[in-house]
Amino acid sequence: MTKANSSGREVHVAVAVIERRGRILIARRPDHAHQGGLLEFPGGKVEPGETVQAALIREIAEETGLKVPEDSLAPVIGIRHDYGDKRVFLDVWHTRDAIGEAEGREGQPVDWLDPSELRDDQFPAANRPIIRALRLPGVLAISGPFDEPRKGLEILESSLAVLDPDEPAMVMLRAPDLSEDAYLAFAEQAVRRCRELGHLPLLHGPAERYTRIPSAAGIHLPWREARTLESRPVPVSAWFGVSCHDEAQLAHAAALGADFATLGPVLPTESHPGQPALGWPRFQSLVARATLPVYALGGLGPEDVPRARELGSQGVAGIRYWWRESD
Ligand SMILES: Nc1nc2c([nH]c(=O)n2[C@@H]2O[C@H](COP(=O)(O)OP(=O)(O)OP(=O)(O)O)[C@@H](O)[C@H]2O)c(=O)[nH]1
Repeated sequence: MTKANSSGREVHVAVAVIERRGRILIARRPDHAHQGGLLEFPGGKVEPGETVQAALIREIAEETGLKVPEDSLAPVIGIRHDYGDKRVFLDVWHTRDAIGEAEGREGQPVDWLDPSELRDDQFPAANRPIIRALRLPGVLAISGPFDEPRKGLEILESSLAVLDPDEPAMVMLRAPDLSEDAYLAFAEQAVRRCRELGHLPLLHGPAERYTRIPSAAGIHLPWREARTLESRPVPVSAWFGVSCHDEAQLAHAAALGADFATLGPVLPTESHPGQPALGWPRFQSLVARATLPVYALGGLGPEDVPRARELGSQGVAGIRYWWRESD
């Protein structure tokens, strides 16, 4: 017998992130609707026998008058959520190629907003990972090996020059070979340097490190740190990521309220020799079941972002493509 559920059958909802010149189309749900009065991304229920793409094209036309070419739709994330009175599966897709002028065809106000203007408490609770996914960059740059703070800062300087100065990047300051004091000395300076260049520095290691350097943009926990936690260890104003390697770890990260996870290694890597690689098909099936944005990790660089995105992930995280000493 299947487990009884108070709120009945899960409703499959097609949700559209429609982007134009960096802004996202947002509507306001009618007061009388489920989660009424809150903001939403255009979308609605997938009808029986309908594909999710067909539902998106139909709902977007009905609600906004925009026409969406089917081949412009790319998956963003799938989110299962139980509101108590209703269980939903939000199947979220993205397009940059909607045609026409948007209008609220059902009388609802619509507006184009910058991702930085989207606030969790203005949307239904299930939307939180979508908002995270829109704000997170496609590439997560991770520091490679070094054995003392001065050397790390020197390599950081030449490596930051590899990053696009016009695109704020998330920079993970990972240095497992340093003592605690040496890590804090390195990270304090590295955070300042990343901030000066407009990038987002993430600490790596136990969550307490964030309380030592709160000027960082957040913290990324290795799995061995995350596994013993029962709740989110840093405020929601900080980015919080977790390193995951399988489905159970992704579920734990989501339950902790992590903003994103890394998942890998997708391909064999030099930094983790001997660790079995997941391969793209397994990666894709794990991402399909994850309810938080996931970066592909292991042997990848920015050239792999389109492929990773096509498979439903946030993008790629990597060391080798950017971490290098000056010649
Ligand atoms: N369209 C849309 N629905 C969302 C979002 N977030 C979210 O939790 N939902 C939930 O997903 C479900 C979608 O329902 P809907 O009301 O838009 O769908 P619909 O137009 O086909 O249905 P209706 O016939 O009940 O009006 C609702 O329970 C709604 O609360 C979102 O961003 N966009």
